[in-house]
Amino acid sequence: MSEQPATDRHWAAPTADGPVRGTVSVPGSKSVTNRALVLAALGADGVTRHVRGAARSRDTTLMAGALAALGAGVRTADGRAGTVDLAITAPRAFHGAHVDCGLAGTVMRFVPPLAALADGPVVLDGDERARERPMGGIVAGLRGLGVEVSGEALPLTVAGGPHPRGGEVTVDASASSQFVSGLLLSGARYADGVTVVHAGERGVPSLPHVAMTVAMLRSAGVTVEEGASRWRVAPGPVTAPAVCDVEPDLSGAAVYLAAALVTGGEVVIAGWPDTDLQPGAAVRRVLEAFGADVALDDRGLAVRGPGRLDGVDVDLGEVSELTPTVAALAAVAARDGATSRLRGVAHIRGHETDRLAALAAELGTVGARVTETDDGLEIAPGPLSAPTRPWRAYADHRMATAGAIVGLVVPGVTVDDVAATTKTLPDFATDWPALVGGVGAGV
Ligand SMILES: O=C(O)C1=C[C@@H](OP(=O)(O)O)[C@@H](O)[C@H](O)C1
Ligand SMILES: C=C(OP(=O)(O)O)C(=O)O
Repeated sequence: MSEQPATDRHWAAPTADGPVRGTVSVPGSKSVTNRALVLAALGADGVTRHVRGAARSRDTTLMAGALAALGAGVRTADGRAGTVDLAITAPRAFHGAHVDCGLAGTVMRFVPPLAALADGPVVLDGDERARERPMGGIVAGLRGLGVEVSGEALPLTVAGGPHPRGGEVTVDASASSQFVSGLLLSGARYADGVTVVHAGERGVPSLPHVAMTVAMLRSAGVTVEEGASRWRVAPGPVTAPAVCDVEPDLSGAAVYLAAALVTGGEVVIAGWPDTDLQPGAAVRRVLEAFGADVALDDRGLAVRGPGRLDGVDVDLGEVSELTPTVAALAAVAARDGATSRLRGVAHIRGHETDRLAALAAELGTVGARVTETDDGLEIAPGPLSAPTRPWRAYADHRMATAGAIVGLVVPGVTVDDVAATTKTLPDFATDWPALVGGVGAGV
């Protein structure tokens, strides 16, 4: 198992002493970065592609490390505003290797299908919790495509050898859209290409993340056909653009925007893209549902919080990674007397932690009345109060940032592991106090 970030880093979340106002630049999206890195590594022998503006985060570092272990050339240089520029040179052949997935869903689901192209066995493992995260769709999918895999979850061994034949495979992707994305990303390099059909009791969650995969494959010259619960990638070369400028991480940005909502301030996210490549773009309508005023202007996305938050009744199935942030906002709305219902996210019990259980437990420590449902959370009106114990992050970046949001309006919140935020937002522990001011920040 891999070394995990230290967990003994209690951090006093700053309380806001007034409306939070400021402009924030967030680093590049891990979802875009890790797709761009994989597509670059799948290119023609010796050709280098540049991925610019990536976060110096744990998930992107793990992906770069995985590709380097498999034989790709990886060079890292300082990029703009604390980001990194990565130059990836596609190898002639991938080699057997040991791959550390950490806790990154994108690494554990995107790398095995690429590892099947290697000329030797590839062993994949990760953090303790990573061994519990669902892998069934990737394992069954690869076996159906003619790849030998030992293990049903991490640690896994993908046997290298002759190039996999590919073809059509039916998988249950109701636990994660990353099963579909992972199989599609490397599919053009399989002899017959890859067709993925989803069949399961529930639909594929986080579907806009599959749309991101399809869009990025197409921009790498790969032919992709889409039907109802069916995707086909034709065999052929992968020619990613010479330079990929990674958009700011919009799900990470949502955390900073939440500061405007809970304090009645205004936060601007610089460089907000005018594409809908990232599912996190949908945060705009969620924030509006809470009563925020949202506008895209020449400064970026500007969000003004109302005096009191409305309750929301939202299906977050397409943007499930926003759930911890939305739950924190809902708890603040509940303090102001509003009820909220978050639906459509049963599968997030398999995210970095069981997020439904974790949110109910941690919001409960500040007095919020949260009930877990089959597919989400209900948050009933009630006051918030000083916590009875430190806020647990469960090694989950979004649980740590949810604690920070609540801490703006509830004095005395201490996050037990702020280092968890480095999964996607490497500078959160300093950027957040710099934005929100207030009192009490510090490790
Ligand atoms: O492909 C991706 O980059 C992601 C897909 C989603 O996973 P799930 O479908 O497991 O929710 C999302 O929640 C995760 O944060 C990133
Ligand atoms: C679910 C998430 O990550 P992962 O890519 O590890 O699944 C997330 O970032 O919220």
